[in-house]
Amino acid sequence: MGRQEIRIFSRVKPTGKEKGIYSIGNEEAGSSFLEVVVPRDLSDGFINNKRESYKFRFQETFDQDVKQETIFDRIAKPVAESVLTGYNGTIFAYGQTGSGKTFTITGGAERFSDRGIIPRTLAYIFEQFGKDSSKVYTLHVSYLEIYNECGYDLLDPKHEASKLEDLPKVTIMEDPDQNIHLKNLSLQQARNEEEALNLLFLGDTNRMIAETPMNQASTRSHCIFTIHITSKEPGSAMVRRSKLHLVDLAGSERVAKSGIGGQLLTEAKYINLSLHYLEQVIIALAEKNRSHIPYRNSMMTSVLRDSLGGNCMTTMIATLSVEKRNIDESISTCRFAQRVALIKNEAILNEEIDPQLMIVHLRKEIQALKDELAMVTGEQRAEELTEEEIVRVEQQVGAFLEDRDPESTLEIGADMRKITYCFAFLKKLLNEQNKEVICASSLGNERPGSSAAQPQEIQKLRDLLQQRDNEINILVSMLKKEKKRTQDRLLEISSPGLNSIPSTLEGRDVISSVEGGFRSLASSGVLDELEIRSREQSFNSFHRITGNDMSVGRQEAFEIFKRDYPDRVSIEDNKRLLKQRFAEAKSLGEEVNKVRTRINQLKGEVEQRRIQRAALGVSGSTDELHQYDRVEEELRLQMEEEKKRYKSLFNHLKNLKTEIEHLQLLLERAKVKLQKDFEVWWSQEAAHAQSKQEVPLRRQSESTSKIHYQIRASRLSDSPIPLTGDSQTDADILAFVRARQNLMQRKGK
Ligand SMILES: Nc1ncnc2c1ncn2[C@@H]1O[C@H](COP(=O)(O)OP(=O)(O)OP(=O)(O)O)[C@@H](O)[C@H]1O
Repeated sequence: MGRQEIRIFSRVKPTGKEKGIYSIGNEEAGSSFLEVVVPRDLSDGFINNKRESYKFRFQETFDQDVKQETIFDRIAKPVAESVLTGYNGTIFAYGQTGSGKTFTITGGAERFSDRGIIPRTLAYIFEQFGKDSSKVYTLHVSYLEIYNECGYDLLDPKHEASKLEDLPKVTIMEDPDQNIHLKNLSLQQARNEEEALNLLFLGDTNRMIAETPMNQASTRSHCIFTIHITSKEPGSAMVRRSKLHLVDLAGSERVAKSGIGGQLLTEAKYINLSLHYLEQVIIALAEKNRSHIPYRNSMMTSVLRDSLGGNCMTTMIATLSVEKRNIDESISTCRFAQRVALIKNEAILNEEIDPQLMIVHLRKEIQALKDELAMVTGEQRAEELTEEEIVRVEQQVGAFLEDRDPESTLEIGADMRKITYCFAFLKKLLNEQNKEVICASSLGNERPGSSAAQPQEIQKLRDLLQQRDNEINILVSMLKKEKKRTQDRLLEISSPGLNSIPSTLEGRDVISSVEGGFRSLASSGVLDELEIRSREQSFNSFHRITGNDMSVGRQEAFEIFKRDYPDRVSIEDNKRLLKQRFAEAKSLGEEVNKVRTRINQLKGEVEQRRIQRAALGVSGSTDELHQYDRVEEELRLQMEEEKKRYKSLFNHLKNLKTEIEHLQLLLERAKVKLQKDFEVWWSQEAAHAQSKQEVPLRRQSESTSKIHYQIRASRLSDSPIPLTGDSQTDADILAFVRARQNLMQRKGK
């Protein structure tokens, strides 16, 4: 591929009402500029007051209204294509917190159309696998989170995380060739798009659960989702291994801030040291004649070593939030990108010989060398050849003699015993042949089968003749049968039979699999309320957060919490959309079934028609048989039309299925988030209530430990609250009452 600069793109996040202070000029293909305009009221103070606008060059700049689909097509698709051919690729998003890195890399949490680069790339890769039958592909994924210089495996199936530290720790190892290996990072195989997406959602859910209000993981951690692809042509010893890193970096505003105009102001505190080290690596790489690149300073730069100045096709997306208050961050993001654009990588094809085949090959070579050595040193085995060895050698000699190829050789190995036996055996065969010749000549040169042959011989030949006749009869009847079968097959092919519908498009299978999915959706109640019977993964996540049982009070509080939950609108929207898609897919499925039945009917009619015409042929009217049949032609055309319809309906149904699965995963994630937010809120409320009620409760348990009693909690409610005497349960009850009262007040009730 040769040395190539890292490609840089920029994407501007929608600014809402505020007008962005920038302009974009997309010039010729592969070049555009983004100009950030500093408003006058900001042109003193912390921003350089000499310049009013800053122009940055990018491969392409995507404005606020650009859709996720376009981002995938323009940025990720070319990288995915080269990864499919065996090159490594990296796409990383860099920008300040909230500028749209996660949105670009993973996607939005609300709409199917908001899917980001990762799910779209997975879909694209699996689609390409399906199209290329010349190779065998395997795909694995890994998902690494780096937080405070520690790596965590987001996909480990053995661990249930409730905090980041519960996840397996990933460490870096370097081999003598300076290749980086990540210890403890699991590689999970995905056989299809659905499995790969489930892994992505598992990782995202783990990431979300592990984050606490104090540690907004998405802001302060880096996440690297890696797709590993292996491809091999059947029978070939060469394998290609490539990987694609899709990187969502931590918010960049905590990196050193530099002033406009290149004057460096005091560096801000490095909360996120690794971004600082990333910048150091970029600076070092951009400098000519710099021999030492400080990759080892941080885990992230070590992991991305190949992506920066190594064997990789790398692309950077600078995400920008170009509002007035973010102007300095936007400028520093663009500056960072300009430096990145100076780095050159050299992507090479990652092809190697399959180690398994290599071992077989080397073993053979070793054996051949051992044999040769034994010949040269004269170290031969002394024992006799076994019966089997003798039979084998004789077979080999027989095959050798029968082989008409003058160049053929006798591969007997370097075993002197076998070689000696071969010569002895050949001598024996030669002697026997000589004897036969002598015998024949002593009989007066009469050849067997001549007129002077014995009657026995004649009988033998007659029997042989009879046997051959029988064989010929059998063969003729087989031939007839075969001919009939071929004719039938030709008729089928010449008609627009269902055979041309690929087996993967078998309607029944698809419909039943789609319906199977829907059935599980419907029975799970996802369409009714938030009580979704989750897939196993998120179900586990749910229990991880809530524990198995919720007290009645807690459940009631949960219901109220849900009613007021800010994400409720998007959840409701998605539920409605899911319902709608479900209905669409159901009716589409029925339609597909109808078309399929219709095709089968038409096929039956064509066959019927042919049988009738064949019958006419048998009864003598052969002319009719050879005539063009307009009715059949019409049936064929109709069938052709129905097949086209079938394929288009089927594809539509397949897309709907993908969308439904995605929506289902979004809803499941929303549910986990809701549970998590509720738990945080609930424990805060409980702690608060407990601290207020501790004193009376202690007194009560001292005096009337087992008697239920009532207290007047006038601060909380006008009615007496029945308590149980158990401090934990009572704290729960009081927290709930308090929470309800808070919510009521908030709602103005
Ligand atoms: N292009 C866009 N179109 C619509 N919404 C967007 C876009 N980019 C970002 N958003 C929205 O802006 C919010 C912040 O985006 P996002 O979480 O992707 O930022 P981020 O850069 O990853 O932040 P952090 O560094 O905290 O992880 C999200 O609600 C996201 O949905």
